[in-house]
Amino acid sequence: MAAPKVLVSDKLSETAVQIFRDRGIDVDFMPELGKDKEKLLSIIDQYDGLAIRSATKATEKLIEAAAKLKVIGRAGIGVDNVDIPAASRKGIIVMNTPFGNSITTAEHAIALIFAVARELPAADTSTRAGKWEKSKFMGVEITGKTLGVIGCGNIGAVVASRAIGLKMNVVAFDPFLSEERAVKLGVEKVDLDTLLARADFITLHTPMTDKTRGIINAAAFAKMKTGVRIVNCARGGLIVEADLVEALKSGKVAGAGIDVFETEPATENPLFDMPNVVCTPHLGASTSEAQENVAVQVAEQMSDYLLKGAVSNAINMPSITAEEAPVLKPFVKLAEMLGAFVGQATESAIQEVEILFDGSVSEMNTRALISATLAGLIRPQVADVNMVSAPIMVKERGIQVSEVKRDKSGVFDGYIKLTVKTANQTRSVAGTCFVDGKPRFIQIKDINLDAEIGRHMIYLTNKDTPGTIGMLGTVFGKNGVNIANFQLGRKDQGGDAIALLYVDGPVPEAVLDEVRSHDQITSAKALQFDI
Ligand SMILES: NC(=O)c1ccc[n+]([C@@H]2O[C@H](COP(=O)([O-])OP(=O)(O)OC[C@H]3O[C@@H](n4cnc5c(N)ncnc54)[C@H](O)[C@@H]3O)[C@@H](O)[C@H]2O)c1
Ligand SMILES: O=C(O)CC[C@@H](O)C(=O)O
Repeated sequence: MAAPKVLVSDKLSETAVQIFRDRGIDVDFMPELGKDKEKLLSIIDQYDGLAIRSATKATEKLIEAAAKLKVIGRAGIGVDNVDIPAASRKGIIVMNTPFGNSITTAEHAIALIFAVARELPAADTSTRAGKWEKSKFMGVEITGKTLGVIGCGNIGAVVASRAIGLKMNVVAFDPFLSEERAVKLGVEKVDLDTLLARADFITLHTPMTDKTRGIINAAAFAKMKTGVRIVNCARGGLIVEADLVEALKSGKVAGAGIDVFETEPATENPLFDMPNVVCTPHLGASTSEAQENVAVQVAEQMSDYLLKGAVSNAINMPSITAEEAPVLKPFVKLAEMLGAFVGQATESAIQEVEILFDGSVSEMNTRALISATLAGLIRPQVADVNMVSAPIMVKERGIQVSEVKRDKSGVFDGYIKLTVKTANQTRSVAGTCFVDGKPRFIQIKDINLDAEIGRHMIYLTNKDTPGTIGMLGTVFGKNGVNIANFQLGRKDQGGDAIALLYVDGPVPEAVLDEVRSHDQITSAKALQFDI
């Protein structure tokens, strides 16, 4: 198999390139390409992986053109430069490196707090100009002041701990921050209005979402103390820049430290003309330590995925560690087969899906197994679905998915049972993997059997009457269909029965019609599995 090929299209530490090479991955290092949309678009179809920082915009158009792409790795935290829904629909995993630059970014926020408290850049410029304006630059202490942290996740928490070390009081607004964690961090959890009213300094550390876009606007400024200082090292657009300019002009805001802008690169911006606004060009993550961390992490994560199927820090797919990947692999295959069985056997619209994990399988990574089951289930309708895109596609189709876990309940160490409801019927199939790692069907329609899974299979429902096996043997034999394995099962003697045949090649529809023409056959369907 050819080595996977990765494109690094932004300025990543070259350690990342070396890691890809050491792992046997073909890598093209083109750090300026992120800025050249057209060129990137013209070559992206050659790559299995794309490693980026923030300059590359992984838009829907780029993703559509990325015929082979399996993974986008963001060496950093914010993935707002990647169209995640488009990537997910195309089955591309998007990973980030959630911790590698947190300390560095938190330190930048603290640096900006000091810079605006003491007007350091302006004082520096004035001093170099020989002005010695001692009385002009009267600053404020931060000791004893209240810092309002909006978004108290990884970076917000580091900022809070540094600020507490600097003897500030910290209040935090974060809907997902538990009281317990707030106590542990030594911060007071408050609502947004309380934070705005009490803070002397405000620092932003939320992702950019529909809820956080413009969270600091004219209405928010109106609720703040006069003379508040504000720092943004998260994303431009969290603060409405025009409203900040007005708040600075009116004196409501005494200073602002801005690392991120509504439009980047920010080569011109009304904030540049305001006094006591300290600007940096999205430098939050720019230390050698952080860049080394995120580059190493992204290269290792992407390599692990491309070479071993291990998934870590993916935004759109459950994690699978390198250790669990080999154990999980046969069960992922099994889950896909169960989905594929029902997906091919079911012709009407699926309304509900229940996936039951029994015994040892219930202790595995069931989120990954659910994704695999759903991929198999809808593949007959959507050919290029995979574990990343399946949950979204199933949701888009309004199918309800539920998961049940239970202790070992039968003779098998563990198994998976898939039950699917349509408007007219409920269909179920269960399977397990033996020590040889091969998936097997162990139950269909609550009828027990033990069926090896082959590439081509025929699924029959019939009446349990004498002569059925002979008839099938005759029809398939005279049509040159060789049967590798034949499994039968029935509910009661003379009642409903099923047969699952593993055959050596595709079975023409005409042959199935001949089978269907016999009275004891209720249905006959050719199934295909990706073995
Ligand atoms: N300037 C830079 O170079 C730089 C570097 C790294 C990260 N960042 C930005 O910083 C952001 C935060 O990074 P992180 O690692 O701390 O992320 P994180 O996910 O650990 O923390 C984000 C926090 O924001 C909270 N949050 C989400 N929605 C909220 C809302 N509506 N109101 C208040 N809080 C909300 C979350 O609950 C979470 O705790 C990133 O999304 C990224 O955009 C910027
Ligand atoms: O890559 C960078 O320099 C910025 C990264 C930063 O914005 C992030 O979200 O991690």
